[in-house]
Amino acid sequence: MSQIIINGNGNHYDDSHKIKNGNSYKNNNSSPPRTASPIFSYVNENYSYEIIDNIKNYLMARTKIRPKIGIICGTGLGHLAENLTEADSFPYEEIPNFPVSTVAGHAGRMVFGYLNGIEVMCMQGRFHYYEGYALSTCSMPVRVMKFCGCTHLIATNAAGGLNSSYNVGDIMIVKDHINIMGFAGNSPLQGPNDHRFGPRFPPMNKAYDPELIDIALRLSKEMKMESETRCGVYTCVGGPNYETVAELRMWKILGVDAVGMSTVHEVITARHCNLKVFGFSLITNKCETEYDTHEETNHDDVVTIGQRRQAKITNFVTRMVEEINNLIINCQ
Ligand SMILES: O=P(O)(O)O[C@H]1O[C@H](CO)[C@@H](O)[C@H]1O
Ligand code: HPA
Repeated sequence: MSQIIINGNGNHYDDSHKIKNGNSYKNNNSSPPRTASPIFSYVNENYSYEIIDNIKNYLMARTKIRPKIGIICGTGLGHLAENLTEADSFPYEEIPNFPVSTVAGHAGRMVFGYLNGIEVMCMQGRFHYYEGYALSTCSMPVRVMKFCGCTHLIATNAAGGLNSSYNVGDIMIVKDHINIMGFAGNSPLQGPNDHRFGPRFPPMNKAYDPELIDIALRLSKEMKMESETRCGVYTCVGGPNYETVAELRMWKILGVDAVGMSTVHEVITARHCNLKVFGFSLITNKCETEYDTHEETNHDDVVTIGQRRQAKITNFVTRMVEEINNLIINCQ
């Protein structure tokens, strides 16, 4: 039975028709124009098991890459995907039932390819709650990654450094998160649970895989990045406004080291479907916790710092992908 759902660009699609007629954008860097007005729906859309399976079928029919590792590129970090060889690139607009990216610094493509010879799939641009999408929609592509065969997720983001010892340009390996939006009852797993995705009540105490954290810390030494590598607690705020001084001070007391507007719901969704997760933040700005400053956080700076750190981030992720691939091979 065909199901009518509402795509992120506000159009109604019959999903069976779209899948039959969809085109792939193979090795093509030019995306069709993006709409700047996604449907504003905080209500969980019904991305059923069958719809995710259809998206997976659409992608798998158009690429020979069979990834075990999925990567989400944060703001300004999309260059990662440009390092993939033999790449098959799918603009989100072309993927049936997919939302569209509307944020500067997020290209809006799913890219499959080889990173240093290892098959990966890469979200070059993610979805945020402040764009008007439900948390479950923001993290829906993580389930697509699982269906495409991924066992591991690398989630990257740009974040403000709240820990006063952090510097702009540091990499913070995420050891844990505080789900501030969850405190208000908002979760990507809200609503009926389809046990084929995962359990109703997934544990979250090892959300960020301890073995992968150890590997990343070792790599940072080997790569002589120790002085600019941190390990801390991330939180996701709803955005799109940056935080007030009082809010930041409160989160500091709660143990937050870095603040962003993503990742937490993706990681919850990943753990729900049993993906192993590695996450890191690029510290793109210092959080302003004093009133007597003229500094203001702005998105252009966030994107610029991401671009400046391109080479370091790409090397780091490439090494992590190699290490994760070794773990996967050793488990077979
Ligand atoms: O988390 P990513 O997507 O890296 O982006 C971060 O940067 C943007 C704010 O400048 C927000 O979208 C925030 O979440
Ligand atoms: N706050 C929230 N999100 C962010 C920030 C910040 O300071 N920097 C980059 N993303």
